[in-house]
Amino acid sequence: MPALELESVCKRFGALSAIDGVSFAVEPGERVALVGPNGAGKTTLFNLISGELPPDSGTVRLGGRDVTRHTPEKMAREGLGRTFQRNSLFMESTVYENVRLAVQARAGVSFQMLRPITAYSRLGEETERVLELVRLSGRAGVRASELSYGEQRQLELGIALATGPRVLLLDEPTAGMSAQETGEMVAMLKELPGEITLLIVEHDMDVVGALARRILVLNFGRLIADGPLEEVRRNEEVLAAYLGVGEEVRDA
Ligand SMILES: Nc1ncnc2c1ncn2[C@@H]1O[C@H](COP(=O)(O)OP(=O)(O)OP(=O)(O)O)[C@@H](O)[C@H]1O
Repeated sequence: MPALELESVCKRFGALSAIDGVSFAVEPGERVALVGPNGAGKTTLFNLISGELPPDSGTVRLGGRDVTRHTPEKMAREGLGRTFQRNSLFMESTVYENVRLAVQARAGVSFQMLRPITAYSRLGEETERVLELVRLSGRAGVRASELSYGEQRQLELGIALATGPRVLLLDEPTAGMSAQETGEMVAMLKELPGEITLLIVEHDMDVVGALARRILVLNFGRLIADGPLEEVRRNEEVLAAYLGVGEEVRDA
């Protein structure tokens, strides 16, 4: 059963068809990149999957369950996590506190059955586990505002992971990063637990190639290609969509 499945999903903004009959399925543990020229509809599609926006028509399924029009909170409880391009950190809190708060938000539901003292140590353990995943254990006591830009993005990933997602949507995880920071983020994403399904919006084709074997290409709200990077790069429609917008796909 697919971890995530979209069937004929549509979203209009007035006269504009921002997402126009998009269908695809992602298997558990698969890592898929979502690419497309500016304005193609990538962010809108993420918003439709995560419950930020309701689709006009079509179905979204998570692990086989129909989750169409669920709120973002409900989607998170169903195992959908996401990162945003905008900053979502508590800047005056430490790295540890930021992750712990996110762990606690989930714990409110899933740790309810435990004795308080057990729940307390579980929270600590889970926070440490997430900090290790995003390689910030050594920075736990540092305020978020004092982190480098790359580290702030790592912390945002940690906050998304703290909700225990089975499917994680990553919105341009390396945007604005230096080459070194990008390398570190890619290495970190590659080492995430294999059972987490990743859907990644990314412009950098080196990053796409490093993280995903399968690429979905959106253009004017339609899925115009779905396949391995080598195959998608040769697709005429994909090349045409990218002409004048850059040579990313062709040069990758
Ligand atoms: N809330 C909204 N109201 C009206 N139009 C919108 C809204 N959100 C997005 N759009 C339009 O929908 C289209 C798709 O936008 P979207 O942001 O999803 O594209 P994108 O592929 O994420 O682009 P980028 O790579 O620039 O982030 C664009 O034409 C955009 O102007």
